[in-house]
Order: sequence, then structure tokens, then C-alpha cells
Amino acid sequence: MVNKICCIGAGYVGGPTMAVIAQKCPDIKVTVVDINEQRIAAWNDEDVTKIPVYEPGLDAVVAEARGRNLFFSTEVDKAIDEADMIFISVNTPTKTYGVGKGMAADLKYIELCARQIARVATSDKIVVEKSTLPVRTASALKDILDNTGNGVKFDILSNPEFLAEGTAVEDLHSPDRVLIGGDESTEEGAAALKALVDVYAHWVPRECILTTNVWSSELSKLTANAVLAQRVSSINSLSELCEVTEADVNEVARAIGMDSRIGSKFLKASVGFGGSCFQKDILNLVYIAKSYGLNEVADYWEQVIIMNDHQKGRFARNIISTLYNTVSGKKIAFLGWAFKKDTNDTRESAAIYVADILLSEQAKVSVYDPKVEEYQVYSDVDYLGTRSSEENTENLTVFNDPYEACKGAHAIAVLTEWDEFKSYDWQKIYDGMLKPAFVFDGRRLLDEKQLKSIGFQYQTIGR
Ligand SMILES: NC(=O)c1ccc[n+]([C@@H]2O[C@H](COP(=O)([O-])OP(=O)(O)OC[C@H]3O[C@@H](n4cnc5c(N)ncnc54)[C@H](O)[C@@H]3O)[C@@H](O)[C@H]2O)c1
Ligand SMILES: O=c1ccn([C@@H]2O[C@H](COP(=O)(O)OP(=O)(O)O[C@H]3O[C@H](CO)[C@@H](O)[C@H](O)[C@H]3O)[C@@H](O)[C@H]2O)c(=O)[nH]1
Repeated sequence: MVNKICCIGAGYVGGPTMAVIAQKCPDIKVTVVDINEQRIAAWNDEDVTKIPVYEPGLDAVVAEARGRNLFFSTEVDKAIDEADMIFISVNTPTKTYGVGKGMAADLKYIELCARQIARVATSDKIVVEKSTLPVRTASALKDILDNTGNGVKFDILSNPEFLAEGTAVEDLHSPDRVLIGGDESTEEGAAALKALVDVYAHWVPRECILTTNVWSSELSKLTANAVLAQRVSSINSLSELCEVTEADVNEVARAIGMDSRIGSKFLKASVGFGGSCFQKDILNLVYIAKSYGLNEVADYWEQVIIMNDHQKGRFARNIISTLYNTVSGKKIAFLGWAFKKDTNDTRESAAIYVADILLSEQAKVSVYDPKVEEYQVYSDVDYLGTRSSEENTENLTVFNDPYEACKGAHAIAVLTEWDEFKSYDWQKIYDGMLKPAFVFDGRRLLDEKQLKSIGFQYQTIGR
């Protein structure tokens, strides 16, 4: 039986996942550790609305469990040594250097964790891969743990996380399935697997807890993201065809989604998918396929990314061509910067790339997002390295008020599907804009009829 859990990494996955485990398993002490002191301090903020991850309902879960059996700490060694089960939930970004640059997952943070666990552990541990990892990473982990350890035994499990940001608490409370990969052929392996099944069985029905071998589990995570993203790229590719044929992509999506073999989810045409996972995980899948010499497999999945880049680019280029082929000096207001609604996460958000193209055309971009902080917007654009930080600061302005962001603008671009955008006073926004006043709706969010009757020139994706 597991009494103490340690989770290394207090990010978008480690934080919410462990908060829910602690909430549902009051008999287990859960300590989430991170080397980022600021992040841990924010998780410990007395004002629970200041926790570093914005997720609907998460503040209440943290408030319930924190200080009871949920703890956030920077004392990594202590938490590792105390625990019977250690989740590794650190970031695994795309490599930005060396072999596999721009494709492979950077596993340096994972390896550092493994070495730290090996160095510190004085009793047997179950080590759980919670991060998304290339298939066969468990064998590398085992090598490191077994060869540099203090003679203690390590059992490795794969337990990929399927939560989506914006609905993390809901997804964790009622997951479609929990996937656990382990080695049932040995007694210890089977016991480790059972120990983790028992943790989830506190609240997840047993039939939703799926066990497989480690490699299937690792590969299923990359596959799930690849298939989900493929659906978005598929519908986005058709949105372009709809625009030239008078078909409507929403109608097409509805018509095909009612076929129970296809299903209706993940068929919403958009300005392109973002988020920290889809692109990174598909690139990783492509890299793995290539490393086994499976070039056709690699090319097949790479096309999902190529299509997504095309979708972001053509949205930006359409703004430029519609605004009489020049946006130089023109104010373009962005509603939304996060990669989807109900999150403050901006990683790989389509907004960043659209802004970058417009800034290169000397537009003045103004941004309003209900949950994203000003420094984050600047840091996202600076990170691309297209131009100096000074130039970005000069031409990009972040507003706390949507009406101010839109005042004096030539055009508005909707980049995130935040609900509040729908209920704005669009007449007031129109009155404050230059005419003709354009709206480019990258999410098919707004009421076209209403906007057109006010006088807006309205364009959206896939119609
Ligand atoms: N974000 C999601 O929705 C999501 C969903 C499912 C799976 N995943 C996967 O989960 C993993 C984590 O993603 P995330 O979004 O939570 O990342 P994140 O960047 O939000 O959090 C990772 C945290 O790990 C910490 N960290 C890194 N190295 C450390 C070390 N050696 N010791 C202690 N702390 C360390 C970092 O400081 C950071 O706070 C990734 O592999 C990702 O692919 C993410
Ligand atoms: O029909 C759709 C569905 C999604 N998106 C976009 O796709 C991106 C990803 O959305 P979503 O999958 O809902 O959010 P993530 O938090 O990135 O979650 C994905 O990535 C996680 C990290 O691996 C997985 O755990 C989740 O299961 C998987 O859905 C966002 O930009 C969405 O706007 C669309 O454009 N159209």
C-alpha cells in the first residue's frame, strides 16, 4: 500500500494531478516538489486564487487538500527519500540543440530526476513516468536507477496523463481511462502496478483503469495526441477548401461527426492548434519513426504539423491581404492570447505566430486576454527571436481592458475562444474603431449576423 507520494515537477500536470490524488486519497501524503522556488511559493500562496496554474475548479481542490495531505515544497531530496512512490512530472520539451534539434524530446530533466532519485533513495521506490516520454524511455530510466543507486530496488511504471488544460479538474475527476504500463511478468512488477491501480481506484471505476505493458503505455500517449491533432489538421485542411467552394466547415463537421464511427469531438476548425503537447509529441513521434528508418510513417505524421503551420500562416496572410495588402502602422487588436479558453497557458499558441507575422509587416498589435499576464505575451514573442525585444515592446501593447485594446483599431482578430468575448458590447467596440472595421474570427466564436448588422466586415475560418 502506498502511504507517501512525491511528485517531481509542480507544473500544469504535476500540480492539478497531485491535488486531485490528495483530494481523493486523504490517507496518502502527497508532496509536490519543484526547483522553481517562485512556482512553489505561488502554490503555497494563502490566497488560493494566486496558484500558478489557472484551471476552473482547481483553487477549491487545492484549498481542500493543501496542508492536510497535500504539500508543495522545494525540498526535493527529502520528499524523494520519504516517499514509497515517486511521480516524475517534469517538462520534456522539444530539443533546441544537438542531435534531434527541433524534433526529439529533450530528456535532460528526466535524466536529472532519475539520477537524483538514485542518489537520494535509501528505501525501495516505485518510480512513475507521468511526463510524456518517447517509447522505451523506461529502459533508460531503469539503467540509470539500477546502476547509480544505493542498492535499493526500483520498479518503473508508465502512467501518462491525458488531461486537457482548461478542463483539467473535470478530466482528472472523471477520466475516460487511466493508463498504467508495467511489467506484470515479475512479482515486484505486478505489485507495483497494483499499488498504482489502488491509488486511482479511490475514485476511478476499475473498468476505466487500463493496464498494459510499459512500451504500449508510453507509445499510447504519443499516439493519442497525434490522432487528436490529426483530426484538427484534417478539419482545418478542409476549412480552406470550404472557403473556395461555398461549403461551410461547421456544417461538414456536424454532418460527418454524426457518423458514430467518426464522432463529433475535435472537429472544430480553428486558427490552428497550440498548446505544449500536440506539436512537441508529434515531432517526437516523427523523430522516433525516423530513428527506426520508418520514413513513410514519419512523413505521414509530419504532415499534421505542416498543415497546422499552414493554417496559422494563412490566417495572418488573409488579414494582410484583406487590409489592402498592408498592415504597416495599422493597429490590429487580438482578443485572446492563450492557446485555448480557460487556461493561462500560452505555449505554442497560434496567437504568437500570427502576431509574429503581422509584426514583421510593421503592424501595431494590441493584445487582450482575460488570464494571460503582460510579461508572458512579450516573452512569447521575444522567444521566437525574429526581432529585438525593444522592437517587440514598441509595436506590441498588452491591455487589461478589451475595449481599450480595440479602440482605434483597423481590425480585430479573435485568437482564443474565451466565452466573455461573445457578450461584449460590439456596438461600442465598432464605434471606437477605424472604418471599415474588420473582424477576423479565428475561432468561429462570434455572431456573424449581429456583427454584420452593426457594420463590421466579418470573416471567419471555413466559410
Ligand atoms: N500540460 C499538459 O496539459 C500536459 C498534459 C499531459 C501530459 N503532459 C506532459 O507532462 C509533462 C509536464 O508538463 P507540464 O505542462 O506540467 O510542464 P511544466 O513546464 O508546467 O512543469 C514542469 C515543472 O518541472 C519542474 N522541473 C524540471 N526539472 C526539475 C527537477 N530536476 N527537479 C524538480 N523540478 C523540476 C520545472 O521547474 C517545472 O515547474 C510533460 O512531459 C508534458 O508533455 C502535459
Ligand atoms: O476541435 C478542436 C479541438 C482542439 N483544437 C485546438 O487544439 C489545441 C489543443 O487543445 P486540447 O487538446 O483541448 O488541449 P491540450 O491541453 O493541449 O490537451 C491535449 O494535450 C494534452 C497534453 O498531452 C493531453 O493530455 C490531452 O489529452 C490533449 O487533448 C488547442 O489549441 C485547441 O484550440 C481545435 O482547434 N479544434
